[in-house]
Amino acid sequence: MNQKSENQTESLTKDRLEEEHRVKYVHSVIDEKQKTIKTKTSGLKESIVDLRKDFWDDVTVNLDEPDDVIETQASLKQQAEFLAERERSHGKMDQERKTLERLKSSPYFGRIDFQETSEDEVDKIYIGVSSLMDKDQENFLIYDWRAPISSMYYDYGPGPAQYKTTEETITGEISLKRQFIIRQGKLKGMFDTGVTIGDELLQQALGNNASTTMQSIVATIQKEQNKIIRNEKSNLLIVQGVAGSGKTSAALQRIAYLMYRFREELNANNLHLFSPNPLFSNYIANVLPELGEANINQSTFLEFLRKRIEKYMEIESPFEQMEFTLTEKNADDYSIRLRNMDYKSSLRFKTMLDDFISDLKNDGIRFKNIKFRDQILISKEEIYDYFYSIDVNIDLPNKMELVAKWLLTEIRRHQKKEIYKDWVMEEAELLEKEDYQDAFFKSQDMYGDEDDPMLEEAYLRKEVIKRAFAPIKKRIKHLKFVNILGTYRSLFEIWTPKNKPSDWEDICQFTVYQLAHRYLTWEDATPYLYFKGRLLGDDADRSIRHLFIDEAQDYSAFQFAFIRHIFPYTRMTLLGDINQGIYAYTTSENPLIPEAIPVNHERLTLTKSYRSTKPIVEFSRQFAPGQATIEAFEREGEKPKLIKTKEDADLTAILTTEINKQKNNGHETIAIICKTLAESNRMYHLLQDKHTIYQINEETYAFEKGLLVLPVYLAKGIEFDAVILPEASKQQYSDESDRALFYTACTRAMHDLTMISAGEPCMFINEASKETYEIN
Ligand SMILES: Nc1ncnc2c1ncn2[C@@H]1O[C@H](COP(=O)(O)OP(=O)(O)OP(=O)(O)O)[C@@H](O)[C@H]1O
Repeated sequence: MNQKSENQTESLTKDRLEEEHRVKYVHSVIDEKQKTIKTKTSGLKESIVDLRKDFWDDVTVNLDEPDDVIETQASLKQQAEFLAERERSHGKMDQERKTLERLKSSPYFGRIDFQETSEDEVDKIYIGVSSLMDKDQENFLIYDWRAPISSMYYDYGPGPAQYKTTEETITGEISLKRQFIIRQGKLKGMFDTGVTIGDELLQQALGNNASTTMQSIVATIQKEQNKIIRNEKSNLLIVQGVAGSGKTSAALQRIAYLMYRFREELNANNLHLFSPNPLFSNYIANVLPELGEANINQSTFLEFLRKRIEKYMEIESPFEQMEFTLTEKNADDYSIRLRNMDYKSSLRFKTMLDDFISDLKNDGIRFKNIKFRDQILISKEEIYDYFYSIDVNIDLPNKMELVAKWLLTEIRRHQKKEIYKDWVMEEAELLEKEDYQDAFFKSQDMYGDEDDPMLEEAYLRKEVIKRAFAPIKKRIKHLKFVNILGTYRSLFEIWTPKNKPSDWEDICQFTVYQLAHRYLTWEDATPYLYFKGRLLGDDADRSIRHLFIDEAQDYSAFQFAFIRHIFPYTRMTLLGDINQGIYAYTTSENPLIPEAIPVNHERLTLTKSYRSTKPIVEFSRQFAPGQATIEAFEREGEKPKLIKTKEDADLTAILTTEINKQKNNGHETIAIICKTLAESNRMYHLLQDKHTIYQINEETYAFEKGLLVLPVYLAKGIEFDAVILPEASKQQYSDESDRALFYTACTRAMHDLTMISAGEPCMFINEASKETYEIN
């Protein structure tokens, strides 16, 4: 060893010892803080329990005189506030306790040495999932990764650097950037790195087995991901990122960042995430708690629609729609259905719907009779006449409210007429004993002490009428007298549009048939809800301050316009990949396509794929549908494998050999990804007797490690150690329209991809250079 390398080794060892020493020191501070908190919380807890128990002992209750009542109220208020304050402190300490617990095992992951331009001293900034002060609460031992100063860790390497605080930009120089692996309070490794966060840590993170729940990436956030996470100024941020580039990860760290940055104004209830399927919701559920934040509300768009559309309507799921497109090519209504999908997903249909709604101001809304005991009390014609007698300039929802008001007055008139009818006393006899007693007391309250049966009867009659009419009043208040379905249907039955597509008559016939069966196809569900909202008033959720839409390429232009309409004041982050647009309606109007969105927005792109090994990325990018650049992260692995078999080969045996091979390679999550549910069912039946295999369908909420079988559209957003495509043949993936599906399926694999083709492989494999995969 020469003198120079000897010196280097010596300084590395010295550094390492210093860092080990510091880890120990921080650990001891955490220990001490934990002890203090334990003592404080147990005392506090006891005092809360005592306070609750003795709550009334310390309150002076005296209700004799008005002054005493006021005094009692004040005393009660004071005592309640005292208790609430204690409970708040307890909550805060509990939060601190949890933070310390999280820090204890891995207190920080990074360090930068930064010297501000105007200062002489170099600050050593250690970065972790939460901040930690020293014993005297004077200096930061650890900075939260979301603190302004920490941003330099993600954005710069050694050299000039700067960061923004709320008031100013601080400039200076980074002289060192270091990463740590600390586990169970012990320093396991450290690396000094350049601009990008070192490959060593990323290699480690990505080389592990796939997890059944997503992990946080705070220790290895990349510069371009950091731009998404810390973006504060855009009202509409659109992220186009290739498969596996960390869109979902960036979205989740962004949520954690916003909750930290705007902690005074934002809480978990102000944020909402639309996720692609129930399995995905569960897959990501760990990330925010791991970062010390509460989980935000999540739903699929289907769940969102189902909550708002009448229960008697059946709504097709996007997966059922997909299954139809993929498997029913021979159905009589197949081509009409595709045209229906195409048109109803477009903004042209929204314009048509707006024209229709505009015409409804003068004529055409359908109403329902208001019936009582099989008699029509107020006919739909009367409601219609009243509605159209109101000033045409008042907008539709306000007019509906006026009609409701009028109807309630009419109902009160009918109540007065009904009250003397014989059926009322017949019903009264069926009342419960308590109702009678109630009637007795209430009639005395109302009419004095006399024990008068006439008064009692009057009371009972009133009660019966009140109860009998209650459901009708409730329906009126909820505007149920409007025949939404009928009016929507009339658009396709009798209305004549100004501009219509060439196949309008077929679309109308198809739609009327579905609506007559109270069935909303997926492409009709959003237009229907939009229509309902325009007629009755939208059920807009103004409490949502920030909306995240993952897999945004799967939203139609109409659906996206609707989301903008229902969340008019909400900031949005859309994340998606046009290459994975697997729905037939992913058109040129898709919100992810730059020309499609006329409104102000900011667009960021991610081009590097982190999920899959380099060979898998290099293979799959050759047949990716779009033109986007796809770069591979340098992680080695086996080339994808194509197993070519005869058409009558024993698929069960071939699959079994492959599955066993993958297991022997140490892969824990092996997914057999199929094009359709039908194929997935077939594979399940082939394998269920030979393997422990889990079949995933659209209602699956969670999955375990092991062997899984699922259609590709349910694998969206998720990843597996090894992926096997059991039918990668020309017969199965036969059309250009299957390209995105095939690409999505291949890009779910982290370490290993195997394709089995009985006969000729599909054209996408043939497009790839033979160098990039192996043929068996
Ligand atoms: N900076 C990073 N550090 C460590 N791991 C990362 C990083 N970025 C992404 N990953 C990992 O890469 C994988 C893919 O990330 P993610 O699912 O967020 O990508 P995506 O763009 O949403 O993918 P897709 O569109 O294909 O569903 C995950 O395992 C994630 O943890």
